[in-house]
Amino acid sequence: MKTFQEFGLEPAILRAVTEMGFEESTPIQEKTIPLAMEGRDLIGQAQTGTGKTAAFGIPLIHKINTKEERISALIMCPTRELAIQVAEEIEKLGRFKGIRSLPIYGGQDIVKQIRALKKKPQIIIGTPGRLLDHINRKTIKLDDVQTVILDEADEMLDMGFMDDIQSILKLVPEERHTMLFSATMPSNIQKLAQQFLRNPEHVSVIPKHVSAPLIDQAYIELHEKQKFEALSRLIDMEAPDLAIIFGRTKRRVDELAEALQKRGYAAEGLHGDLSQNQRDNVMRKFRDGSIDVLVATDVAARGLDVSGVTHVINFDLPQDPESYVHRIGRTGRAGKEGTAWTFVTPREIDHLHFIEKVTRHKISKKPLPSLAEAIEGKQKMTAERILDVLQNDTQGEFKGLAIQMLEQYDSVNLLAAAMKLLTGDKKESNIELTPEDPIRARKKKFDVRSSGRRVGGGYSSGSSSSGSGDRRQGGGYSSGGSSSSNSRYPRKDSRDYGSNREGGSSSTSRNREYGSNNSGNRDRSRAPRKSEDTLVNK
Ligand SMILES: Nc1ncnc2c1ncn2[C@@H]1O[C@H](COP(=O)(O)OP(=O)(O)OP(=O)(O)O)[C@@H](O)[C@H]1O
Ligand SMILES: [Mg+2]
Repeated sequence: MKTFQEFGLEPAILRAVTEMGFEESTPIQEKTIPLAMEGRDLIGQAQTGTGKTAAFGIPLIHKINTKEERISALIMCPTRELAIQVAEEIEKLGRFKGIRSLPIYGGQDIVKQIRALKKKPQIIIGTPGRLLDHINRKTIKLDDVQTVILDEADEMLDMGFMDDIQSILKLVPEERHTMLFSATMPSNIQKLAQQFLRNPEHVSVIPKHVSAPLIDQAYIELHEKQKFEALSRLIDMEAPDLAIIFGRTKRRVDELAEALQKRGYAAEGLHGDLSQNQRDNVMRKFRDGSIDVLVATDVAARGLDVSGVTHVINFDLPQDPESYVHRIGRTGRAGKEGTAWTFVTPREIDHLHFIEKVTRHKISKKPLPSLAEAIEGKQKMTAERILDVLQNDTQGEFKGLAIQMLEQYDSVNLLAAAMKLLTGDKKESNIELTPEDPIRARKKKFDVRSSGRRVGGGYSSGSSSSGSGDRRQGGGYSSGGSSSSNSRYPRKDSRDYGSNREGGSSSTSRNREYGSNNSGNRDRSRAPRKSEDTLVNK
């Protein structure tokens, strides 16, 4: 891999990269940074957690003129949390160069944002709805924007942001540099690319030999009613550092977070019906470790990068393969290992096989964790905690009493008693969750192999490709070049991107984040996914 020095970057950026602890570039960075520095439009696809943010962030910051007092770059993200996170990474990368950047997202006080905009940021990182709001209020002007980046472009399309993105891009000068990034690139991304990119380079970086995949994937077949017990046993058995548990609906997330708290776990929920303040709080607590279990809807599936997430648990099977890939990709990031568990009810097994087929990855079946395994896991945790204290030599003040007690009691019994106390009794509260319907299996059988050409995609072993401006498919889980393959899989009808009316007063700011029905239940109001047979490359 190339070191960052080899790209010919400014010293200020090299310093930032070093301070961030990056030693060498990741494959997607190695391929895209030089192209982006040349100003080539590109579609960048690489696995989750492989540094796509810096892949566009570094060349972007290299290019920005710090004397500029108008907005010269725009980064669009599908969710608020992601906008905040990308803005933080941009801020870190640009701080020695003196770049001014600003996140703009719904749910935040617009007056505050207007005030911050007066400081003349050069880079805006935002969600489409709130961006449009500012544009309509004329508090954001795009006349000088030279670079546009769409992070998680496929997701933004899927969420129905196409019209908003179109309206925004119409206001950006045509002579611009546009880049599009995601871990998955369904074929409908072609339409967006054709419309908005100029002769783009497709860069798809998929490892040739996944000898030791970073994410260990397993599933457990069980009935809906068994899920909660299985979850708490799994957490006890695996003792995650940090875990993200995905539930299908907001109601599910609320109930699950509450149930876990009742059982004594430090868990909190994240979904789009929470206020922005609550969302920010939950994320902060999870990032600083004051909670170790985050229960979330798909609002947390894309892009979020929290170091120390060792486990992802799909309490409910995700609706489609892309969602599966992004959800489990919250672990196993930046070269670290992770584990992903998925609960599947008997009626959903076909859907799981479908996910396996599209992702070309066999998910191994594991038995329900037994009570004995759960207890053993908890005991091991306790032992580790004791050894931690021992290693750090912080038990000194207890030594006197320990000697006294050892004179009177058996050492094994004493330690066992201390361990029992530390482990705590399981709070046996009766938990009843409202059952969720199983994910409906697809009407049509779908086979990636028979549905046409598939280039550089997904987790296939094999092709790593960098196109040269041709219009070939960007890989991923695209349904390939066959026009007979419509409706790949069931539409995501119950997803949640957070509350909405991104901006408030603007008429163009519609209810786009699919979560503001306040019922706490699923929201089926999404526009149908477009038939893809018209979108594949010809
Ligand atoms: N060259 C590098 N060396 C070490 N760490 C890196 C490097 N580049 C990025 N990282 C770190 O890797 C982590 C994952 O990066 P990032 O969030 O950009 O991944 P991503 O490819 O966008 O993933 P996703 O598809 O989930 O959005 C971040 O913590 C980032 O700071
Ligand atoms: Mg990302």
